[in-house]
Amino acid sequence: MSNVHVIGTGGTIASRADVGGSVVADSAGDVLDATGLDTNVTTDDVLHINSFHLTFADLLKIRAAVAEALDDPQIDGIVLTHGTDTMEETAFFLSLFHDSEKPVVLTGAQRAADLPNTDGPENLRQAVLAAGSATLRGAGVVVGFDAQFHAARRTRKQHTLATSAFSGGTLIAEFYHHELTRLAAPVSYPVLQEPTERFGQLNIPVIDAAPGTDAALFYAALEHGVDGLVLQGVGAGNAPPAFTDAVETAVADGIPVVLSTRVPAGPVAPIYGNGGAVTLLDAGAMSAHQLNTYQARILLAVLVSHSLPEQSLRTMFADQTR
Ligand SMILES: NC(=O)C[C@H](N)C(=O)O
Repeated sequence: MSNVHVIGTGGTIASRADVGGSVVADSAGDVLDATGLDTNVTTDDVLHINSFHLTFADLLKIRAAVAEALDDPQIDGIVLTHGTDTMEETAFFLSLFHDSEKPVVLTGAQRAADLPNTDGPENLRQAVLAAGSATLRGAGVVVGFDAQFHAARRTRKQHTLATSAFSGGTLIAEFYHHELTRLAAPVSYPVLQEPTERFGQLNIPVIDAAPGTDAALFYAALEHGVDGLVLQGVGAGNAPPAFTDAVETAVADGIPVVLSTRVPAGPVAPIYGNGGAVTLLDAGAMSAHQLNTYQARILLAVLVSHSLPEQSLRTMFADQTR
């Protein structure tokens, strides 16, 4: 029988709603008890927070706990219980360093543990069964929710409240009735070196380009002192013309800039000049390509943590976004 290790971080799956606004209250062990599972499962709590409180330093703690479990020969698969709001960042972050046949399944809930229709126990039950099953070997880091297991890369929360909350990444496996069926392999990318401690202190804001925005906030961020910037454009990665000079200024100052799009599907593509992606990429921005804004930001932060020469950072960023 396989052994699964559940690492708790908090989130709605561990929250109680009866206290005036849902707050984290339960341990991973409490959440596991509610599944009624009778298998070889160990638990540990690394954090006890909603995922909208997560810091980069917390991501380092989560990675350390996952890496320790991956190294443990007694453990066959890992489940991470996590808030859904930023699950896509943590899942992608973990996937960048994942170099193991053991799967890591992130799961959570949209409805608190004390609500009669909570979805947490069933999500966790399925995540544990999947993490311990041969079907998910070699699947990498996946987000397991509502019977579906999506590759971390490009998965995003797509509904604020629905119990089927995630879409976007490759659908790797799915429970049909009670059987887990493998549907695909994750696309593989170069495994990155672990982030340095510097990662925990990085400040990398997202600046939005939209009708009526100018580049004032972008310049204010540079003035404030940042380690990188993500410019979220419209369409295929376009922005009002003032952003072109702003990108040039940042890059000349050694601040890396990533250009992403607010559109949920499709890549950043150099089609338009005069402030469009052609101009912004020429000005020195790096294309997020098909990575969403927030996963592109995590990738940028990991690379910045290594204090790489500019050209190496650009090459490694491009290698991860093809
Ligand atoms: N459904 C959830 O888990 C959302 C919660 N606000 C969190 O991210 O911690």
